[in-house]
Amino acid sequence: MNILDNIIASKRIEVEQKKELVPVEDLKTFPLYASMCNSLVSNLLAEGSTGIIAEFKRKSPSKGVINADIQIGPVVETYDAHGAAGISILTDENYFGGSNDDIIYARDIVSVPILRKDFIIDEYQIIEAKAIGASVILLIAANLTPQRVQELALFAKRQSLEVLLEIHNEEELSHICTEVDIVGVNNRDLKTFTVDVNRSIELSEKIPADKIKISESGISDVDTILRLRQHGYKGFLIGENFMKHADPSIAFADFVNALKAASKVEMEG
Ligand SMILES: O=P(O)(O)OC[C@@H](O)[C@@H](O)c1c[nH]c2ccccc12
Repeated sequence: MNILDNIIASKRIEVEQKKELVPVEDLKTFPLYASMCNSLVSNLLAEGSTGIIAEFKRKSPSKGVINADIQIGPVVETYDAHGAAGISILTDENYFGGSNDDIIYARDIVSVPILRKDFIIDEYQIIEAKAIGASVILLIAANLTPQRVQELALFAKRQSLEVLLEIHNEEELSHICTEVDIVGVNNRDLKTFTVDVNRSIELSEKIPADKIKISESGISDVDTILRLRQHGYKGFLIGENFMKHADPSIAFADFVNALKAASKVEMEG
């Protein structure tokens, strides 16, 4: 078994337990369930968008502890204030040190759309995503059949959530369906943890042109973003590069300033 299989196996148990603990009908009474979702798609397409989807995570299976005791508030506030197109928040507790409360807390203090980063295998988790204030959900092709991707994506769209489908190789292109708004190429292989940004470049032209493309993982410099933009990428999901700093807020603000300067030079040049 690889790590992804382990995560999914424990996720199945977790979801069944949660259904008992907080029945889906209860989730629908959460105040945020009825609130409006905001659109990551339009933020990514907006003129002059940084395209950065800044991630909040305390640890990960590939890196271990990144920033264990960090408070979410100041970090997401800076992400929001300094031009993130969206904020990705890990809600998986066992492997990433996150929780639903992180999104509930963040939703109250930021205005950009929040991506619920978790391993979604069940409709229950989609209702839950909406109930805690997320606007976008992630579906990972590596652990879902194409049919299941379509069912879950359709279900999410009916909840007015946006859908990000993550792929990592050519075979997974067959998971892309109408209901998916954004296709993300994960540069990290979730089974081996190898990272290669060229994955995004190799797959870029094979992704249907009507999908918004984002590149995920292992991005740590502005030049990579400029290069990915040339291949049609509108979004860049970046976590560790910010979270590894004692103060991710400073790292994020510096990065955005450097990106804006480089983008300007490029346009003028
Ligand atoms: O920290 P990084 O290398 O910048 O990567 C961020 C994000 O892409 C990564 O956390 C991620 C991409 N897909 C996932 C699926 C599940 C959990 C985590 C992820």
